[in-house]
Amino acid sequence: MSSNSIDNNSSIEEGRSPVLQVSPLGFPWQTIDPFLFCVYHDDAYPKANAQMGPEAPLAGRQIGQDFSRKDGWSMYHGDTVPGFPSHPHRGFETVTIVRKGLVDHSDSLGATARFGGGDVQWLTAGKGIVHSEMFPLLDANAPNPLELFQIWLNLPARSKMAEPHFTMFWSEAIPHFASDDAAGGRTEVAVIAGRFGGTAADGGQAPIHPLSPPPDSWAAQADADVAIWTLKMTPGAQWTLPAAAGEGTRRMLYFFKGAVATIAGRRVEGPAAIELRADTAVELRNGDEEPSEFLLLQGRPIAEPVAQYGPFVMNTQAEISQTLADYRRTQFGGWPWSDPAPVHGRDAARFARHPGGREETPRA
Ligand SMILES: O=C(Oc1cc(O)cc(O)c1C(=O)O)c1ccc(O)c(O)c1
Repeated sequence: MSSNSIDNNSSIEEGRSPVLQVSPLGFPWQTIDPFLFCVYHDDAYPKANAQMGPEAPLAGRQIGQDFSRKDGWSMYHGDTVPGFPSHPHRGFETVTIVRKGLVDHSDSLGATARFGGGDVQWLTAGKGIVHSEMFPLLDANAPNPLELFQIWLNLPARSKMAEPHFTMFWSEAIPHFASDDAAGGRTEVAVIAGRFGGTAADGGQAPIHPLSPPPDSWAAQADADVAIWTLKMTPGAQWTLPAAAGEGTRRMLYFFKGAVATIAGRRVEGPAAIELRADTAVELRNGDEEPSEFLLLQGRPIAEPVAQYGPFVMNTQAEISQTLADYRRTQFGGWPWSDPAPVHGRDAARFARHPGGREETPRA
């Protein structure tokens, strides 16, 4: 069968399939309101050098702007350590899910953090923040793989000028659940945001209570129906994605690892972005050959005009002009660090130092 074609042997009724659209994954990935942006970094960094960068020549890359994936990795805007040195944001939130490797964060609020291994940073830029996100390589004797999602979640007009807010969700505290099917297949779900379980529609699943999103987030409003889940399915596993709660909710399922899956009876080859009807439960069946992984982004659209200029997302062009003037004048509080691309040493321990100095480490 050709790539991502409809399986004519399936029992789905013409026009009634919950699969609304299947498209190839671009870079960045296409998103639906309330999400603005989603990028997946999957970098096979080599051994580390003494500066916590790649032990490899950087010739042939456009340093400062290297998205080449040459040899399976990019430097992005970093010149020694890969990553994104200091840059501003206004008007939305970043949600950074780090699956492999480490991110060293520093920001204009005075916060710093090192996170990875399933940790999530949820940062409300609100009225303005400057931050850096560097990817230090610590292992001088072995490859240093990095895998992360950076998701931009829009803020409604009333919250665009909210106070910035820094939140860490350590992987140990993120609710995970597993579902085993009758044939021994297993589906594991990490619930970064969005309730699940506790209703008749959830197939007997006990309620899962997610961690609280930042106070001004669209996700903090229960009727916004925001869900951010990652799913891992063993070969041949079957699982029913429950219907969303809200009317008007939209959802995109990103099939980012694995060869093939059947989604509501439709054969889909990965990688693909699959827009699903949110008011219907959807049967997922992984192919028999390989494990597969998915990211689900779901929410009720904010449904307001979007005016974007790079890292600034407002509702009107006049607000963008005001943002550029504000940033020129105030630098959103200024950069309190001596280096635009700070890294936090060779000790691999994860930590967060909040604005004001409160220290936090993951609880086992
Ligand atoms: O990779 C892109 O953006 C980013 C990814 C991150 O992990 C952190 C960031 O701060 C950014 C960013 O601010 O740009 C990216 C990729 C492709 C593209 O067209 C972009 O505009 C950004």
